[in-house]
Amino acid sequence: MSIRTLSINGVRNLESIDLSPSGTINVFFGENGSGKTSIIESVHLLAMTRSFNQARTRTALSLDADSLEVSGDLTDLGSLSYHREPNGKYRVLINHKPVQSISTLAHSVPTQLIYSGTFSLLEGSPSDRRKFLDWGVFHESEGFLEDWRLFQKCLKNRNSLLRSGKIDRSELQVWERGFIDTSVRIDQARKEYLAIFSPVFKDILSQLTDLESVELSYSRGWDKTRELADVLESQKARDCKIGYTQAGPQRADLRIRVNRLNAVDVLSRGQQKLVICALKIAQSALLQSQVTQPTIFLIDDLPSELDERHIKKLCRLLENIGCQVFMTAVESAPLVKIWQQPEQVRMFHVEHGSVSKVFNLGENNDRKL
Ligand SMILES: Nc1ncnc2c1ncn2[C@@H]1O[C@H](COP(=O)(O)OP(=O)(O)OP(=O)(O)O)[C@@H](O)[C@H]1O
Repeated sequence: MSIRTLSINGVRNLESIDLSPSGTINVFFGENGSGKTSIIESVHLLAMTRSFNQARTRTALSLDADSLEVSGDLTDLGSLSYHREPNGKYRVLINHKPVQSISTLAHSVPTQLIYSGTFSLLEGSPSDRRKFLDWGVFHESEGFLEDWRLFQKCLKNRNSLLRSGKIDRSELQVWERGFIDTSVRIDQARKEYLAIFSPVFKDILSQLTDLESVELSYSRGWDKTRELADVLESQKARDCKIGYTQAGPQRADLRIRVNRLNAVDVLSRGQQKLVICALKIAQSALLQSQVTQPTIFLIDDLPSELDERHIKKLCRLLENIGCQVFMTAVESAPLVKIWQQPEQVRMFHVEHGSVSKVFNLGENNDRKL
């Protein structure tokens, strides 16, 4: 999957933009505030129907525009467009027909984002790491989404009953049965995914850094020696008191440790970034090896936190996994003489909300840098 053409209208400070990206590496460079991030944010809106977070989604519409539209022509898919109104209503069309569900789109256009907020994988709450883990499971395991939806419904209904004060036992039993069944399947799918993911992660990490002792471990969200039904029963009185379910996959975590200490507490900022990149690249490499579906990578300010040697290693790795990559950088210099196939690297100079120069590296373009 890659984007052959991209049109952006009404996003932040960007003028109307039409691009033909490279199928491999695309570098957007320019001064602070020029609009580089807004370009990769536009790709995120197109592929995911939202920006990097809720607040950014709400503010993405340009102050000067009546609506926002990002569209493109994608290999293996056809035309895709995302249109958003100021009131937040949006529509997504694939080949001019409304898309039935966002999960269909997510399946068709797997997208990975690495930006300053991605450090939450190490420093954030377990829910950030569960989201990461579930991205992989969702793409690998067919029934996962259905189980996940049913699980959420059972959890929500169990929690409302617990809070209601008067528990209808037979109703509670129905939701608990569903909760337990789906929990066991979700847990199993996560465990299986992690078993195949961990060695891929180790391999990718070793190509990026000398850090050897980064360990991933999974905690499923309830006592590993007991059945979930027993745990629910023994915690029911307390669950009633606090009004929600304490045990289950909604409390799972993916622990990322170095010498048994939390990675975030011992690694330097640059090392943290490399671990995050290895996690995301490993997920995509695995997805590509299993379902031959290349991911679209969006990397904001790739060089930040990294020295020259590690920038080169990271870029070479991205080049080798064969995904389409959109990256931004303030300066072009660190991203020029590092590629194996420079002629496939397309450079876009972004100035005051528009793309002022486009050229491929390796074609006597040094004057343009
Ligand atoms: N809704 C909006 N309408 C118009 N302009 C906006 C809107 N939201 C943000 N901006 C402006 O658009 C620009 C967006 O910058 P963007 O984050 O894309 O820059 P950047 O090139 O990535 O910069 P940096 O290198 O500092 O990260 C900023 O100048 C910002 O003030």
